[in-house]
Amino acid sequence: MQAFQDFYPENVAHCYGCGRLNADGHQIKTFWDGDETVTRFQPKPEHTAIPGFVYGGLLASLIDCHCTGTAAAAMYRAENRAMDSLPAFRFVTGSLQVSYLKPTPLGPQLEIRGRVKEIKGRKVVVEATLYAEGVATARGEVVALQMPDSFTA
Ligand SMILES: CCCCCCCCCCCC(=O)SCCNC(=O)CCNC(=O)[C@H](O)C(C)(C)COP(=O)(O)OP(=O)(O)OC[C@H]1O[C@@H](n2cnc3c(N)ncnc32)[C@H](O)[C@@H]1OP(=O)(O)O
Repeated sequence: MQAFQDFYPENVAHCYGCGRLNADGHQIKTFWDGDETVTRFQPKPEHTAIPGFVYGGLLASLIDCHCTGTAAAAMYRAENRAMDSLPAFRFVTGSLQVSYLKPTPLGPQLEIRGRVKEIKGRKVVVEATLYAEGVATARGEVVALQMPDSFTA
């Protein structure tokens, strides 16, 4: 099954968090699961904050790209369009808020689950919860905006 990020056009597929063309990036993969979206990610030893626990910046990055991917997929779904149809929806982060609820253990695979809170014009608000072994350790919310032309290098 193809992930949302597998449909990103080449010119926006280099993001450190979610770009499939960024060999040094996280290359997250996000899928629908009913009305929710899900990403699974295996942190590596270099993602340490305090020994035994995952660096919060990585968790923020995972939530960020999970939510921008969800925003794009939700917009396609709202318009009843396939993700490979044109014109492509491209979303960037307007704001990212993360609450760290508990230390996140380094070792287990993490699961991020997202839900669309609001679609309004060019804006999609997505909330996400990050789990380690079924325990919610971080929660976040992203305001994602359709990418303006000024973003093109
Ligand atoms: C399949 C392909 C996928 C391809 C996907 C590619 C994946 C890349 C994803 C990577 C994620 C990133 O790291 S992206 C990189 C980090 N982000 C950035 O660098 C973004 C820099 N900022 C900007 O370019 C701009 O400020 C924008 C695009 C975010 C917003 O500018 P704008 O588009 O002119 O927004 P504007 O019309 O004023 O406002 C529209 C609505 O959004 C709200 N809004 C505007 N800015 C913000 C904000 N910062 N925080 C909260 N809300 C905001 C406004 O209140 C308004 O709400 P209302 O009044 O209508 O309710």
